Amino acid sequence: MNDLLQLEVHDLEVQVLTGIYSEETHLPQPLRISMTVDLALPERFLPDTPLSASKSYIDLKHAATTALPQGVHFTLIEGVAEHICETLFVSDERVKRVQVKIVKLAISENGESIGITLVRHRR
Ligand SMILES: Nc1nc2c(c(=O)[nH]1)N=C([C@H](O)[C@@H](O)CO)CN2
Repeated sequence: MNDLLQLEVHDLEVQVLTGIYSEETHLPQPLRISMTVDLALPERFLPDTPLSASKSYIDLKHAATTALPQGVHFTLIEGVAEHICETLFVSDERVKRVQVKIVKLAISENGESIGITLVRHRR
């Protein structure tokens, strides 16, 4: 089995303009976004290995917050997940796979989590 480094950010709460129904098209609503990124590995991580040998997990946070376009309405949360994947693939050749989980917080009635997980591999 191949060795693997997974960068992870979980449970980011982000306001995004998304939704199918008319009442959802005007105001951003809260999404809970989690990401796992599979990254190509160097031979070894040593005590003095610099960050450039890996990738900052802060880049994942950026992809799901500041890199999302303001004022664009995403009909589906799948579109939000796709934008996040694309940001991460374009930013770094070493990103091989991105998994994005999005929970739409506003539609929960009794604490349940409703949403999607999108997995994309670099093509
Ligand atoms: N797979 C999806 N299903 C649904 C979505 C979505 O974005 N992806 N969105 C909705 C509505 O916007 C809903 O959340 C409003 O209550 C329904 N299904």
